[in-house]
Amino acid sequence: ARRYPTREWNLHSFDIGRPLGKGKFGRVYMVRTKSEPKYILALKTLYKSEIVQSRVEKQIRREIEIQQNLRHPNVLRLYGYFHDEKRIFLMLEFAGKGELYKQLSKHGSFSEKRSARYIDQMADALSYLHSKHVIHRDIKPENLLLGINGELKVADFGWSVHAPGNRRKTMCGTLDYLPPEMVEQKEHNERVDHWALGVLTYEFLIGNPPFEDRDSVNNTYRRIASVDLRFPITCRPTLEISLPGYLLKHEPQDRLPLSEVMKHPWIVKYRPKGQ
Ligand SMILES: Cn1ncc2ncnc(NCCc3cnc(NC(=O)Nc4cccc(C(F)(F)F)c4)s3)c21
Repeated sequence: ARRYPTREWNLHSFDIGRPLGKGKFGRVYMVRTKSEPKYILALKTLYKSEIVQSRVEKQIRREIEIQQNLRHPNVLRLYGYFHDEKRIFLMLEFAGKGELYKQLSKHGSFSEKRSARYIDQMADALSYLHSKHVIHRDIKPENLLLGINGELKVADFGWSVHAPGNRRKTMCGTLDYLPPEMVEQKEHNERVDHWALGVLTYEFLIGNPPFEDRDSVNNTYRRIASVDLRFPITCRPTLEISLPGYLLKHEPQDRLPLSEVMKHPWIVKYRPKGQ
């Protein structure tokens, strides 16, 4: 496609709005371009001093290089970046309806329809990422954003931690999403994202991740390694509950392929007409 001349961006190109979140290496602000057409963006600022100290330059370069080449409606866009003497700025797509985990905490769990639509979009985004040889590795509600029309946007807040507040109790919330092969420190492939999709489906429908044990980290490990999957008696063994069972398989190659997830009767049932 014709490449438009990339304009030289700098901090003066923007009016700075409210902070959207705080990372370990800086903040993310809602900003608007000063010149027409007025774009709203999320500007992620990273301090070079902090990056150098923590030797994460490679990780930042990787983030920029990977995300800049990704173009998918359910993957958060990185439009570009620039820097001044002290900071690096990433120009991220602004997700108009904010962080999905805040909705999940507010509602407790999601309806079948809402869960199925999110999982459909997640499977689509993941199969796109895998086609670009990108394994996400950190799928969890905290890494998901919502566009202005409620569409799901996969992001990777990576090392950045959320502004203190209604963050999940255990700082190692990520433990809940680890697959057996990572708990057992074996090598892993893109199938780790299939497992996480199963955990996400369960958490959307039930309100907590399947192997969670609030008291003991070791017990969560044990439950993951033994795939100790239980469904509350309250939920009917219907269609929607069957999907996690096909994704939460100990052996990576036994997990349902993403193309099959998108054909699963429960997903198809709730897909908006004409899609
Ligand atoms: C809170 N909040 N509310 C609205 C809103 N709109 C935008 N941003 C927000 N907060 C900033 C969130 C991020 C911080 N750092 C990121 N960085 C990243 O997403 N990097 C990335 C690298 C490689 C691959 C991938 C991907 F996509 F494939 F997963 C992603 S995203 C917003």
